[in-house]
Amino acid sequence: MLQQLLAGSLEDANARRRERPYAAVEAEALDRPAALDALHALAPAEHIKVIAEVKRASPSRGDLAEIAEPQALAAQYEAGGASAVSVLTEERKFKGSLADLEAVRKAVSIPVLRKDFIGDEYQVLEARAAGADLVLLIVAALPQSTLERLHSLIRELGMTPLVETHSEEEVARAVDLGAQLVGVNARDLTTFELDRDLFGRVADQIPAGVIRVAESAVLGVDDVQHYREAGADAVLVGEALVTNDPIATLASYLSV
Ligand SMILES: O=P(O)(O)OC[C@@H](O)[C@@H](O)c1c[nH]c2ccccc12
Repeated sequence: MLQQLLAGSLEDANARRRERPYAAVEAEALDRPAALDALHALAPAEHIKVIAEVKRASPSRGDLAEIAEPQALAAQYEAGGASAVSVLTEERKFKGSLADLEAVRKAVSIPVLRKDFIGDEYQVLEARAAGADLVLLIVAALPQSTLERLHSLIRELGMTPLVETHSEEEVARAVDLGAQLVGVNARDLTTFELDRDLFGRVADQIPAGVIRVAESAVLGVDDVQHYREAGADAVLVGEALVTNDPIATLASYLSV
């Protein structure tokens, strides 16, 4: 499934590339005001931080919410105290788009993450051209050499890579990249199974000074507490925010 999702995102990016060639998107990316400092925004603090996700649907959970105006939801996230906004831009299964990211970028002044299946340079340039400050890199999806290339490019463009892992071995690969922001996804993207305890099992392997993000499987404040006790600096939450009142839900999480 993961390779299929990656292939779909790459195919869609190639179609866009025929309309807007590499050089044009590169020029737009370089023309943007500097990316926001996501490492600063997500730095460890007394309370846990939240990366709040704009998420309409997913292959494992189906349709979650309509979200006609992603910019309005993102503004609520910011007002509710989120430290960053994640925007799904995958079109086929998650019903997102780069247009969503651009709309969100205009509406908030906290860092914005491009959440997609990223596998080539063109997608990274697109992210910056649309105003992203952070770009997701999924270790399980790519060979190490590709991860290295994309990780460097994201940084050269002034953005921050969020390096997503799902095992001890993948955490080791993230550390080898020199990742400063590491996510541990409780959801296995090949089987879609959730393992809320995975974060706690691998967190110790993430070196001190690296920001640790627990991704997925937050359905309530107890899950946030669970991740905090296991050492998470931040949680990445989608479903629970798009299916409940975002401001009240965020308020309960941010007290952890
Ligand atoms: O909706 P949830 O369970 O709160 O999960 C959010 C986020 O972690 C999830 O959307 C996600 C994590 N990694 C991904 C990679 C691709 C697509 C989606 C994801």
